[in-house]
Amino acid sequence: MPAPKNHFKAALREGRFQLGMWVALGSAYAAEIAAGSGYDWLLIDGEHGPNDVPLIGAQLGALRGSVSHPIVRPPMGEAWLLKQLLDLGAQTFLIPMVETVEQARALVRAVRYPPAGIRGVGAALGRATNFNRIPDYLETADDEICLLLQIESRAGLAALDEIAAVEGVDGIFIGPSDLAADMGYLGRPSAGPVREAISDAFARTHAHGKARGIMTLALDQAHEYRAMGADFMAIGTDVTSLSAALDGLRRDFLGEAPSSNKRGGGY
Ligand SMILES: O=C(O)C(=O)C[C@H](O)[C@@H](O)CO
Repeated sequence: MPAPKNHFKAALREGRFQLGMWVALGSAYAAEIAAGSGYDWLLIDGEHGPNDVPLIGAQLGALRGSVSHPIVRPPMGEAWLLKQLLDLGAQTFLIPMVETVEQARALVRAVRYPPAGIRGVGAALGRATNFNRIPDYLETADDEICLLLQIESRAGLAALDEIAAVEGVDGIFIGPSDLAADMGYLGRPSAGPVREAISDAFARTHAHGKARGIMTLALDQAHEYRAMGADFMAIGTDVTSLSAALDGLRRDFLGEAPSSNKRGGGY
């Protein structure tokens, strides 16, 4: 019996667009609610969401068997943390702030067993093997790991071709908010120069045969990114969707103007 098949990785390889959603509420319950919406993937955010290893594990469990493939984003791409997340059963990773080919090569090695990599052997203790119930996990695990690297700075853009060419990197995700900030357009990911940089990054990524990823909270921007060639894209987050819905209900019932929801203090 082999390691679980990574259907998200297979879809990217077959050129099938994958629609996703950010999950940052830090709740297995909320993740399970999101899974019911039918997104192809859900990003469990450990970089900007309050998601530690145990909580990520609970969310992986909540998503087991759903149509939504879990992608885990650690705070940073550290081998010791990836080892824990791999044994926890995560098979697809989105690694933030990648800027060099050396980082990319080290990340590939971190998610692979020897001799191709440095992943420690201990999955018998974790969800990854269904708690030591997958006898040939060690031989089959590497092929089902999907490694997505975030390029979200000018330095990352400069190294993109080297990074995308690394065997074992499955996709490049452009972080529009951080890229905009680094380019001098803080809070303005839709600024012209940022959109041009994203379009160029997508073209170069595709030229290397790698998947193009991105996320946005604006549907008009989502359609533009899709037209640019996005292969996997998130179109919102659980956090912003919840706050907007709760604010809107109160405002609409009371007939208040949108600005009235910006209530200061109290948190
Ligand atoms: O730079 C970006 O944009 C991202 O990496 C996505 C954000 O981190 C995500 O939290 C949405 O704001």
